[in-house]
Amino acid sequence: MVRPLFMAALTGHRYNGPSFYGFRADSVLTIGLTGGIGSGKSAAASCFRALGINVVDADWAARVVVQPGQPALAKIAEHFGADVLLENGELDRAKLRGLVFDNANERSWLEGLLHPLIREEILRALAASQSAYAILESPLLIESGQYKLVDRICVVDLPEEQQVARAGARDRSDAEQIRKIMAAQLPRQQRLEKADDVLDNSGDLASLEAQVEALHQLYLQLVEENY
Ligand SMILES: CC(C)(COP(=O)(O)OP(=O)(O)OC[C@H]1O[C@@H](n2cnc3c(N)ncnc32)[C@H](O)[C@@H]1O)[C@@H](O)C(=O)NCCC(=O)NCCS
Ligand SMILES: Nc1ncnc2c1ncn2[C@@H]1O[C@H](COP(=O)(O)OP(=O)(O)OP(=O)(O)O)[C@@H](O)[C@H]1O
Repeated sequence: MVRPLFMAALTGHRYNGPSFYGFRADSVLTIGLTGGIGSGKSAAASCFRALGINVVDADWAARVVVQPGQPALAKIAEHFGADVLLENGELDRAKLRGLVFDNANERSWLEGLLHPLIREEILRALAASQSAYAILESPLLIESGQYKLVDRICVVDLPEEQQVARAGARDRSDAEQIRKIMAAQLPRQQRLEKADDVLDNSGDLASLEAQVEALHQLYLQLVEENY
């Protein structure tokens, strides 16, 4: 269950520090980990997990809310037609991906349906976190308003060309579709302007891991100091 704000007050956590963005999911320090498609959020999240930190993944929440039997899946099939379902009743994600990143109105409709449900799923998962601090990993942390659930924003950053290359190699998607998805996300510079912390992922995975370890020490210190 989500602990209300007054519980955080009772436990002595600060509300109005310089990096406080609004309503918090819980009294536990929560870091929003964001970056565009293929930036390396999952790679950074794995490093935090290896350090014993609970990570809640917004992409995972987005999958939970469209499982067969969920009302949102029925609404999607009603709106886009039964063609967006696979034979086994699951969402045909590749088909929907093609539809929504080609049409901004359809994307808005889908986001209007799913984002409130995703937020609820995220809140539930964050409330269950047991680690010293928690991470919310989300590609749309800033765009969707999920930044209001966190105390601090950590951006995984790299040049856009590298982002296209890495996302393309991972998904075997064509560069054109990746660029369309990037166009639906915040531009690099605007995302960086919102960052409290930046992980530069233009280097190798060892470099990313070292930067995560340094941030982990900072976050533990913030917890120690009641942030
Ligand atoms: C369109 C869908 C079905 C495509 O599914 P698919 O399995 O191909 O991709 P997946 O969900 O793994 O997302 C891959 C990446 O695409 C990007 N992305 C996904 N949704 C969006 C969006 N609405 N706007 C911009 N980028 C997005 C993110 O970088 C994400 O990491 C799916 O992305 C979806 O349901 N999107 C709407 C929900 C949403 O906004 N999710 C983002 C997390 S809040
Ligand atoms: N520093 C790195 N060096 C080389 N490859 C990397 C590095 N960081 C991540 N990658 C690879 O790049 C791809 C994209 O990384 P990752 O999946 O972590 O990105 P993401 O931000 O989670 O993407 P998405 O938003 O699409 O879920 C993966 O194949 C990953 O293994």
